[in-house]
Amino acid sequence: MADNNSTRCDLMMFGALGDLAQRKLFPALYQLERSGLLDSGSRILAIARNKVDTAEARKLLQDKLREHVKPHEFDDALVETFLQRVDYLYLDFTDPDGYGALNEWRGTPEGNLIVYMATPPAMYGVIARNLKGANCCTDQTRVVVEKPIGHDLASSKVINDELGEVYREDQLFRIDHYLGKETVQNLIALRFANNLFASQWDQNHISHVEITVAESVGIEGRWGYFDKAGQIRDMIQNHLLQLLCLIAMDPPSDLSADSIRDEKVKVLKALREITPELMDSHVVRGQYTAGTSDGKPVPGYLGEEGANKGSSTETFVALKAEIENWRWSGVPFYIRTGKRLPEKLSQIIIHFKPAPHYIFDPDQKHLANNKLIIRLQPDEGMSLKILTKDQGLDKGMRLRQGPLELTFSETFDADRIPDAYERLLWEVMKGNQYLFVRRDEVEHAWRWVDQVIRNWNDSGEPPKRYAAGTWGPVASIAMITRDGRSWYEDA
Ligand SMILES: NC(=O)C1=CN([C@@H]2O[C@H](COP(=O)(O)OP(=O)(O)OC[C@H]3O[C@@H](n4cnc5c(N)ncnc54)[C@H](OP(=O)(O)O)[C@@H]3O)[C@@H](O)[C@H]2O)C=CC1
Ligand SMILES: O=C1O[C@H](COP(=O)(O)O)[C@@H](O)[C@H](O)[C@H]1O
Repeated sequence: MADNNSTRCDLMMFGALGDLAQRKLFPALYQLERSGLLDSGSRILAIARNKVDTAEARKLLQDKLREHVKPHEFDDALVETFLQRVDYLYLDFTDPDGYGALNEWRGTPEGNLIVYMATPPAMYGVIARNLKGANCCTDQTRVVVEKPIGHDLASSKVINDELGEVYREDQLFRIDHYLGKETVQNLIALRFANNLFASQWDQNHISHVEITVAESVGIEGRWGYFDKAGQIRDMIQNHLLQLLCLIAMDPPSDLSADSIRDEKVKVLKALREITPELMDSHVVRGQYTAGTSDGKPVPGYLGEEGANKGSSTETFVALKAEIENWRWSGVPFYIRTGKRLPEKLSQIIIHFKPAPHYIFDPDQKHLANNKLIIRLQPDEGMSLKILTKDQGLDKGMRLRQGPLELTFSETFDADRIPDAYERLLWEVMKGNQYLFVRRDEVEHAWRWVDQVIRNWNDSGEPPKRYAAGTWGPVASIAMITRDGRSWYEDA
């Protein structure tokens, strides 16, 4: 009999031998084992269509764990214990007759049932229907689905409807792995546990916000997926808009999933539409050409393995988003994300307005804005740039900008920051939905992103080129410079 408060579970992993499962999900489950968080009765059924038996599947998983877990965290005995929890089932997900085997594996249910669909989104509805047909789920079953939910608003509605025919919303755990990152969750603590910031968090005190999610990697052999998606669907529709929501939302009344999601949805609904007339001033779209990465030459996007030479898919997007409400009126959110940028770096910069009356050296006026730099990855932490008097008898009242620095690994002596998937799997086991995305969030995000894509398609304009290893097209710098600002560079 399932006890909703217990974390004991039977986890059915569909797509268990695919890239995501091997690279992220099994390593995360192993880390939960290492942390002692996996209930001793929890079991895992790895489901895929590779013709292997359980012993062979365990061997494959062991090899992949060795590849993806840091050597000092890989403990042979513990891996062995972990793999004893895993059974393997060969199944073509489209074959309804195969699903009876899932009930046989479960036997008399003892823990909560978690179904993880690490599969192409087209499979979500198929699996849900087949599980229902085989009476394999109850109304307590928790179902985890990966992003992207669809390709646009219309297709996401189809997927959500298909899932909704079988499961209630409170059974669905839609993953956006950025919400599982410790530093992203920390945005909630930063904003709502520190009155210092809470009282300064609006258009009276903030001039603009920057969000950068830069990757140094290219598309990593994922042409088939990426070329149909592009950076706007792959990153902006989900991760970047979630970050924007967490920065911009009003205080939720409590930490419950729906209180937080309600506030995020209000932000998404308040995003100003980017009409065709606004495209030139508000959106830059780029595609990398050959260049360097980590000092080595790398091909351009059109030179990647499997490339269609005529592709106009974007690998970089910079946007100026505006939120039409009282809190944020007149405060642009400049967001940018791209592949093959100079480094892997995710950070949010809150630029505060200068003091209302400036009395110092006019030549130093450009320094007089406090900035809060929130480093999401790597080197997780934050830094508040404040102004002080320069030291020394000869300096008069010259100003100097310096950081109040909080580097999590040093201050809190954290020996390791858990991967996002560890946190997310653990929350599913506990039945907490607050780090998962509700249907209306997904759909409002698509609605906003779809209009930009429509405008691109209507204009027929190709993406602007940028060399791999640079910060994107020059036009993305011009976009922010026109407003008298610049992308933050730590000096
Ligand atoms: N990989 C990543 O880094 C990320 C992935 N995602 C999402 O996660 C999901 C999984 O992605 P990923 O792991 O990369 O994809 P893969 O194609 O590597 O894995 C999907 C798995 O599902 C199996 N599968 C597909 N159709 C069937 C079927 N009819 N019957 C049985 N097995 C089937 C595939 O088997 P076969 O190999 O035989 O086709 C494969 O093992 C996708 O929704 C993706 O968008 C999200 C974020 C990042
Ligand atoms: O979802 C995705 O995210 C990764 C970036 O994630 P991160 O945790 O490494 O920042 C991105 O590379 C991938 O294209 C996208 O599908």
